[in-house]
Order: sequence, then structure tokens, then C-alpha cells
Amino acid sequence: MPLSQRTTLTQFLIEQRRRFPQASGDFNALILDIALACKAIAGSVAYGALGGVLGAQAGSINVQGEEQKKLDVISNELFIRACEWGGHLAGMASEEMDEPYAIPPHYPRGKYLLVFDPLDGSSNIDVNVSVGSIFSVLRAPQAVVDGERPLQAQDFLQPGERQVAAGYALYGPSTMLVLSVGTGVHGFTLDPQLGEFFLSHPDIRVPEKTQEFAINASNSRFWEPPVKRYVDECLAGKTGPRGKDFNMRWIASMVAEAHRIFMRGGVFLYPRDTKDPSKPGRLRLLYEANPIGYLMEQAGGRASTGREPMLQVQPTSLHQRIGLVFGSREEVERIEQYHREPARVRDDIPLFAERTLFRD
Ligand SMILES: O=P(O)(O)OC[C@H]1O[C@](O)(COP(=O)(O)O)[C@@H](O)[C@@H]1O
Ligand SMILES: [Mg+2]
Ligand SMILES: [Mg+2]
Repeated sequence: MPLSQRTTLTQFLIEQRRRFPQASGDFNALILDIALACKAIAGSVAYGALGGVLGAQAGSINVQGEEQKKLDVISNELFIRACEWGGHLAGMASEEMDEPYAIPPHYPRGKYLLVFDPLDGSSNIDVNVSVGSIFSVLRAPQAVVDGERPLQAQDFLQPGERQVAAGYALYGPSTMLVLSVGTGVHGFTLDPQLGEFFLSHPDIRVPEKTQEFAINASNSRFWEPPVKRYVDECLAGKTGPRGKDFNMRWIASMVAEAHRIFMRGGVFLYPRDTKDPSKPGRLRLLYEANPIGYLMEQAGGRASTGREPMLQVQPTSLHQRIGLVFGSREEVERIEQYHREPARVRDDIPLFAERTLFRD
């Protein structure tokens, strides 16, 4: 497509801003700073083994007790450096930082908070499989914006429905930025020669019906009954109560699974399970579940804990983990319904009950 007919991310944001004549432009500038961080991370990821950091351990442990890869740390740093000086933020929080990052006093302070997972799917770095970054934008409390009190972790503990914007970058065969500023979900593809994101997927909608699910089946013995039931019914295929065959995928980069679901539908589950009673789920509420949940809802899909809508959960801590189910609306609603129904033994599905495929 000729350059003159392409819409850049900047042009798209200007267009969106026309709807809010009173807007200061801070928000657009923040999104462009985030896009810059993502371009820089895409660059580091693309060097692969030649960059010397691919898969290398940083020699440190993050607040989750996970070993940090050099690229986790570098990506975190790139987010901070790209976004701290513009005057749009009052603070940031990330998977890779134990405590919130307050904007240094020599930079102007702004009215937003940025929460991010700088590199999602880190375990895939070593094997050159897609990884991504996930981000969420919240409003900062006025007292913090005005400098009346310092930033606290508490300031980030806002339910997902209060997000102002959310998005992710996917470092796959092509680099994409998928974004919602509250007016649907729009996808931009990076032109690597021009270093510019162009609108390539306007108004993404998640198909309502699907025959594809994604779950880490190695955890099956820890699943709760509603999840076992759902998966067993999918596996039973045409001969089971669903009356149709399902396909399964597992990339182990949630951001890549989410992208597949935005493109062609499906459902993703990383549910609460009994594997480690101290961890109610694997994924993190503030910088994984909420931004993806916001995007899903904006695209007509649904995100849930299984028990309640994800975006209504009141966070209790910065690095809180949670059970997460998202994707095509009908499937997520079905899973929620299974959570509401009392556990029951199904003898109409041979794979379920005693001889389930997924039971020890
Ligand atoms: O080890 P598992 O169960 O496959 O976990 C995969 C999950 O872990 C994650 O990689 C966690 O994200 P981080 O890489 O940011 O820690 C998700 O993207 C993914 O869904
Ligand atoms: Mg992650
Ligand atoms: Mg991460």
C-alpha cells in the first residue's frame, strides 16, 4: 500500500483525540513513548543469539521468585527510560520491580500510572518463539499528581474497569502493537525499515464461537472440577455433549495466545488450581490479566476469573496472581456457568468422571 494511504500510530491517535477537544495531548504522547519502548525491545529481541543476551540469565530473582533473564531486565529498563521523562506519568509498576517506580524529581510529573509486563513469555526466548510486552494505563490519584504525597503501591490497586488504555506488543514474525484507548481494539504492524507502526488491523473483534482452546494440560491433576469438565467436554469432541471437535494450542506466551484469539477466536485458561495453595493462579492481575481482559471486552470477547468478571476484581497487592479465562464470549460464559453449577459426576461422558483423560 502506498505510504500516503497508510495510517501511522501517531495519525490514529490524533484522530482519536479529536473526539476529546479538551484533552491535553499527554495521553497520546504517553502511548507514543510506550510504542517507542516496544520498538526498542523488538530490536533487542530481533538480534537473537547475535545480541548476546538471548536467553541469558541476569543472575537475579524477581519479586515472584522467578529467575530474571537479561532480556527481562533490559526490557524493563527500556520501558522506564522511554516513559519516565515525558511528563505524562506519576509512576510505574512492573513484573520486574518489587516496588513501584516513582518519577524522579528532576522530571515533570504527569497524571497517569503505567503498569507493565516488559517481556511476557520469557521462557520462549531461548527457543526463538514469540514473546511480547503487555501494558495498562491508569489514572494517578490527584494528591500524587500534585506532589502532596509520595506514590504508593496502593495507588495501583484499581479494578481493571478503571483502565484508561491497555495494549500489548507482540514480537513475532512481524512486530505488532495492539491497543485500546476505550474505542475498540486496533492493531498496528511495525514497518521495520521505517521504524513506524501502521494501522493494519482496525476494529478487531473476537469471534463469538470457537472450536479451539488453550490450557497447560500438564496441570490437569490440579484443576478444579468446572475446568476439568470444560476440557473433558472439548476433548470428547463430536461424540460428547458439545457435538463438535475442538483443536488445542499452547504457546506458553500468553500474549501470543491472546493475539491468536483476537485474530481467529478461541479460549485461553490459566485457571486457579491446587498446585501451590500460596498462589491462586499463575498469571498476574495488574499487568497480565487486566490489560488483556480490557482488550478482550473492548473486542467483544470476555475475561473472567471463572467466578467473576476480571475487570471487577478489586486488587489487593501489586503482584497479585489470579485465575484467568478469556476469549470468545460464549465459551467464557460457559466456563463461568460451570463454576456456578455444583460439582457433579458426569457418567454421560466417558472421558469425564473416573476415567477422565486428565485425572491421575
Ligand atoms: O509454564 P507455563 O505453565 O507454560 O506458563 C506459561 C505462562 O507463563 C507466562 O510466560 C508468564 O509470563 P512471564 O514470562 O512474563 O513471567 C505466560 O505468558 C504464559 O501463559
Ligand atoms: Mg507475563
Ligand atoms: Mg514477564
